[in-house]
Amino acid sequence: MLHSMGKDIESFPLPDIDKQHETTDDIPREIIEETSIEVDPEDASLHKNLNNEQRKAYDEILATVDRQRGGIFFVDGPGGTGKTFLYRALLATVHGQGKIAVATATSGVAASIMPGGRTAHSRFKIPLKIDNGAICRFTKQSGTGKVLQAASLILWDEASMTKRQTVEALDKSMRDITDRPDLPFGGKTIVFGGDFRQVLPVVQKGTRAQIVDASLRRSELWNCMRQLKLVRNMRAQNNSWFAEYLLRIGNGTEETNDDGEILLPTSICVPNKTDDNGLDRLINSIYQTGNASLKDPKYIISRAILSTRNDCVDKINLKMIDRFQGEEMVYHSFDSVEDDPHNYYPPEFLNTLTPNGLPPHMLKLKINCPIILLRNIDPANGLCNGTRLVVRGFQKNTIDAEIVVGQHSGMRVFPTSDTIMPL
Ligand SMILES: Nc1ncnc2c1ncn2[C@@H]1O[C@H](COP(=O)(O)OP(=O)(O)OP(=O)(O)O)[C@@H](O)[C@H]1O
Repeated sequence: MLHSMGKDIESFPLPDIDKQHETTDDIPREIIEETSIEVDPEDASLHKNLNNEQRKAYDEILATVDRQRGGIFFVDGPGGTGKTFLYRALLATVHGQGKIAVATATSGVAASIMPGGRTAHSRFKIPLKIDNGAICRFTKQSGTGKVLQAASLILWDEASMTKRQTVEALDKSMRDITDRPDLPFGGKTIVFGGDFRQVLPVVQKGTRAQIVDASLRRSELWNCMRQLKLVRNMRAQNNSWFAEYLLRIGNGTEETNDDGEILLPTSICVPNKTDDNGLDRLINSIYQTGNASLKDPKYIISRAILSTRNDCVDKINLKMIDRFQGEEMVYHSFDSVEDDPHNYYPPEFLNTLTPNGLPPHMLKLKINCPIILLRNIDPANGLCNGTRLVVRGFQKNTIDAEIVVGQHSGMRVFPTSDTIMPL
């Protein structure tokens, strides 16, 4: 159980374990998990539908996997050009050959749509506080070390969103565990992917120069990466105007005002009139109000309202919950501060905070409403930070929920109320 959460009993202050009866030929749990990933029949046939650019990248990467001499690639393509489609085709082929293909992404949401996908931080045991010269927290003998040594392919999606030091840490650790200190990533075939037009690494209160410096493109490893470019937008095939508009924004060529702001065309905006119903109009334009639609998990997770602020997210969630039928269940958090003898931070104040990675103090839920997991509880069984679920029932401190995305879709799980958030 500890292993499934990326931890080890030896890291806890307990008496030494007597290992004399342990067999040495035990196959590490990580290798068993990776080799038991089932290939989805739909994924197995994706390679037949690749477009020309995807096909070129697919063939080149697979040839490197077959030669076993290693290669480092960066799949570079604007949103919608089919990067994930390509990864899924690659993973299905490599898994289908009985080889190990380790799938990771910087965010949990992107990881959860790849079979066996885990966040890169969790899979590579990357330290949370990272600096130049850092290394990953796995050893040659650990399960993680063994699975990475055995991997024929390693994938890291959204690498454009991570700090270069995290990729450099993986590079150093891979050179170490493979005993090939002169070869980048120890001579493994490793595929990074992403789009530098989308979200860049987060540097708290960082200047533009600091953010650029944290990006993978500023790493010495960047020059070792073979660029595979995807340009054809497969998502907006029927709306070439939107695809081109997005690209112009990403490339910084769309017209801006003096403050660098872009004026959105009215055709893609929901008008914000002077009344208070702007948010309702936005919700109405995205979600049909009929109960049948809200009961359908596929419908619910195929659309989303995004906001840059946690307090706005909480406001929108409260309005959305109202639209679901049935009884409401409310879970409350118990907030307190350690080492606060003078009670400078009373619970009433703590309850108003909306920190990242924690649900609101008052968590309102209804049956059928979508939720997202905020912790890596059991990544091997689909319970990752970013896993999307729908509520099926309530218990006192846990929520009966069904996974609705990825290879564990349909599985019933029981996360506690402090580990989830309405979606
Ligand atoms: N060769 C293809 N044939 C048919 N559909 C495709 C193909 N490639 C991609 N698609 C579809 O296009 C859409 C966008 O693809 P995908 O999500 O893989 O893009 P992406 O580059 O990963 O986007 P983002 O950067 O936004 O995550 C998906 O619905 C996918 O199924």
